[in-house]
Amino acid sequence: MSDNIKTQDVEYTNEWVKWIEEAVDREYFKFYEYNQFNNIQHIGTGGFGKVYRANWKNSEKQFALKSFFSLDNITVKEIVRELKIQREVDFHDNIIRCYGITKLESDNHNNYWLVMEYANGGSLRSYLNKNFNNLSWDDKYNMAYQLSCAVSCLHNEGIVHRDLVIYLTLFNY
Ligand SMILES: Nc1ncnc2c1ncn2[C@@H]1O[C@H](COP(=O)(O)OP(=O)(O)OP(=O)(O)O)[C@@H](O)[C@H]1O
Repeated sequence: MSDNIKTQDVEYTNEWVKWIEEAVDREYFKFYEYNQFNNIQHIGTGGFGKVYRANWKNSEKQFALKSFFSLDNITVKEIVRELKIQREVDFHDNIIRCYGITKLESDNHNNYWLVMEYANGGSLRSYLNKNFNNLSWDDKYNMAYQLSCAVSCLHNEGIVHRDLVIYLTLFNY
């Protein structure tokens, strides 16, 4: 029984890995050579992995690199889910852009990382912690409006965010 489940898991993982490799081959996403990134620094950790800031080649341009703890079935599915969502909402100014994908190769496995726009202002929470008392109602209105536009864009594409606590924070500090 347990062998059976393991075999299925491997098959599913291969299916999603294949999806990523085909998308890269067909140039649906830009592929970034991992070894061309430099100055890689850890900036945060989420439920699925760590996030790093890095420079690309010799440019000043900074990217956020989103790594994943392991390349198991659930994680690869999460990568594909995120790539698909990003592709749907790529046009919106208030949503972080996904530029492509990179691959970290190691002895016994490959791991795909997302290459994303780097938000250099920190999180909205830390921004509010520092600046809330100096914000006018116009500032708050503008932020709430931009958040609403982003959420509305997601909803128009049939996507639910599921983690919008910060919304309430904006008005209840
Ligand atoms: N594009 C980015 N630019 C700058 N910092 C980022 C970027 N993406 C993520 N971070 C930082 O890394 C942290 C972890 O981000 P990540 O997207 O992995 O997880 P999360 O959205 O916080 O949680 P979850 O994994 O549950 O979705 C964030 O809280 C943020 O501080």
